[in-house]
Amino acid sequence: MTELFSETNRNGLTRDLIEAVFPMFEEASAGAIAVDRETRITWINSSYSHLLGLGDPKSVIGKLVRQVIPQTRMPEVVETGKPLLLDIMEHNNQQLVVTRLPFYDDDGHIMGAVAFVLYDDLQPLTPLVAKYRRLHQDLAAARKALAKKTRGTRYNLADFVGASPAALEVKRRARLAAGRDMPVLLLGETGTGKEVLAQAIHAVSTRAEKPFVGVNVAAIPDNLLEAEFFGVAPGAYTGADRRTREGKFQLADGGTLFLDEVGDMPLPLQAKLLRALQEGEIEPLGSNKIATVDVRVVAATSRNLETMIATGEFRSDLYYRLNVLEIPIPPLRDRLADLGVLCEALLGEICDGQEMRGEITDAGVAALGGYDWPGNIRELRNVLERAMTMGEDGGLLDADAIFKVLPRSGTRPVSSLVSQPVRPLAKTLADAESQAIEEALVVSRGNRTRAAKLLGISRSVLYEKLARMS
Ligand SMILES: Nc1ncnc2c1ncn2[C@@H]1O[C@H](COP(=O)(O)OP(=O)(O)OP(=O)(O)O)[C@@H](O)[C@H]1O
Repeated sequence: MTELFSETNRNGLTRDLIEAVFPMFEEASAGAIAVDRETRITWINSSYSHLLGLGDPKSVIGKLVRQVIPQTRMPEVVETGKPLLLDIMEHNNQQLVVTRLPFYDDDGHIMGAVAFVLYDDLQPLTPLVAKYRRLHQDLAAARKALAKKTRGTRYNLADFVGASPAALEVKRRARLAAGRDMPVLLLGETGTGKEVLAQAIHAVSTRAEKPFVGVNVAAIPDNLLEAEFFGVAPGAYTGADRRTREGKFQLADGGTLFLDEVGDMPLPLQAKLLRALQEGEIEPLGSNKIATVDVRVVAATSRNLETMIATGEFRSDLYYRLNVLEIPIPPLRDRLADLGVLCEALLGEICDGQEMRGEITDAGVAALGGYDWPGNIRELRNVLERAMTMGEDGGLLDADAIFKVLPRSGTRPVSSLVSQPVRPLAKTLADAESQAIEEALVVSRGNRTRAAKLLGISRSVLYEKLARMS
């Protein structure tokens, strides 16, 4: 193996010291490596080559260190001449604590660098590493949010993942809504993506450059809703701010106002909202001046507004005003064919910025297909996140990993044909065909070519059948 210290740099106190200290370091550390001025490996001890999973240590001598350890910062040490006394380096999904030092010749010229792995077992440093990981994740999330914020909204239509006929219909309507400046009503259970879609509609509309303002009606106490919506005039009531406080309508002026859970709006406020929508005028609390606003409203609810109208809880005139274009978003249980692509997208999001690989096997996807998904895609995301946290197999989720985290209630037999009463043969056959197609799409993760192959039919026949199913 190449000598670390040559004859020419063996003299002097510094050399002596280095030579005295080096063997101790090498022995105490979990590995050591040296590079020359060109950052080529000149020496590596056997414990480090073992830790890195290299076969013969000699095989890497002369190679650029980055080719062997992509994450290394030794080139930085050689370039700057500054030591990196403590650093955490990721290599093959393990975190190594490393110290890197430059070394010089007698004339003070940099000769290269040496690095020691201090621990290969980070047990004593677990809290530190956990904190490091958390900060790493937070940073990645913040960067992503910032990138999306510069677009005005966090989501666009591509973020509404799904290729099933039902999902494509939702996207078709959303595109239609985006192209026309009319109120839109999104209907769907919790977690089906109503907010994703509202933002997407805004992002592809002519108002995209203007603000998107969201307000969750259910989350605000009734007595604060009016101020939240229409703003407050200066000194409107004792203790009120002396400055004008803008409401969501003013903040959204020129853009889109997303009214989430509009079914939870108290009746008196429904009347004021109707006026704002009809006249484009609002009256801030404590003000006698009318302000004009130009907003496009996208409302959403998980409640049945027609039933609420019948019971007097929701104004029918407001309903018709909001419901110019209605987009029903199907629950996840009704579009199981999208499970595969959804898993791929959600696992990508979950693992983003982390040194994790998130993948799911076909059996894992099929296991998800046996559950009822009352919390829809939000719940799916949580389940995948839990499975990733608890999983051990390098981030590959199989059926077992899914069953471990899937809530017990709500699982249903994959075949829904079993317990049905006898029906006309044609109907039973059509249902069996639909189910086989859905299952093939689940297994092929929405890949229609693969699904057609699995079903033993041509792609065009599959498209034909899918069109008939929608
Ligand atoms: N079609 C989709 N594709 C990808 N992710 C989705 C989709 N639908 C929802 N999600 C994800 O699921 C979560 C919940 O979505 P969102 O908040 O839009 O649902 P919601 O219907 O508005 O729920 P709630 O009614 O409870 O407010 C988010 O993390 C979102 O990114």
